[in-house]
Amino acid sequence: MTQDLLPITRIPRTGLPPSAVVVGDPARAAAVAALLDGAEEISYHREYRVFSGSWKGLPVTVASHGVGAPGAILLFQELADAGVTTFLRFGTAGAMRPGIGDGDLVIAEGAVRDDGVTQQLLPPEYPAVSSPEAVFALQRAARAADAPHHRGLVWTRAAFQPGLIPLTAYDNAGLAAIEMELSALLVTASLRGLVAGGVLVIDGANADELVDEENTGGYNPHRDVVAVGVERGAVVALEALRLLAQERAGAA
Ligand SMILES: O=P(O)(O)O[C@H]1O[C@H](CO)[C@@H](O)[C@H]1O
Ligand SMILES: O=c1cc[nH]c(=O)[nH]1
Repeated sequence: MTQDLLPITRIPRTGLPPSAVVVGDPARAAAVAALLDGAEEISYHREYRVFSGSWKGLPVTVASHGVGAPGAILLFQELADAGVTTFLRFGTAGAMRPGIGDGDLVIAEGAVRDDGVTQQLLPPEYPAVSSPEAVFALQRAARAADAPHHRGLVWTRAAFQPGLIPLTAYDNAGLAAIEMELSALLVTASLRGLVAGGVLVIDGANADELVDEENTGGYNPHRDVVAVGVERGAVVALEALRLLAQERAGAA
């Protein structure tokens, strides 16, 4: 029998574990999947690479969404169509506040919706908020892993290049980090009644004005300090999914 595949990502409509880690880079999806028991590649079409396996007994989906929210939201929507109910985005981001250093984790409490796609779905005043239980699970997991971490608001922004960021737009607003897809995930989750959150590894600062010389260099994801942060962050994201599943089972 031909498998029922979803139209854009070509993931199967049934059979995926409901707890998912989503990442930008297909290679990072493979690296996270390598931490799972019995990892299996389910599909790989365009930038959307999907694995399943288990983390300490919890069945988990790991999937890549590529760079940029308009493409990423297609994966979030199709994973939801396939029955995924809990999403944690595990990405990289630039630091926006002094004291947040390279390799540190930022746990998102919510995001500014400058993503370039959700404005076409909803008025801009609609908030992009993380599920509180996801924030707490990520925080518990980061503490347990002894991973340097911060909580705060994230600026999801479609234009990545330094020269294209209106840096004064959020002066004194206390934003913690900047990346490109999180608000699209949070809005999707709110619209569809899903649990979602995000944990981001700092890989520098993507504008000279944002560089805190003591803590971050300029944007450069290809450094050991970032690789170490990514290794820690992967465990934090998977462990947070397990805590969330435990909580769900306790509440049932
Ligand atoms: O490391 P990922 O998850 O891809 O996240 C960040 O890195 C990419 C930009 O280089 C964007 O996707 C941004 O959100
Ligand atoms: O959007 C992004 C992603 C990673 N690092 C940055 O500085 N900005």
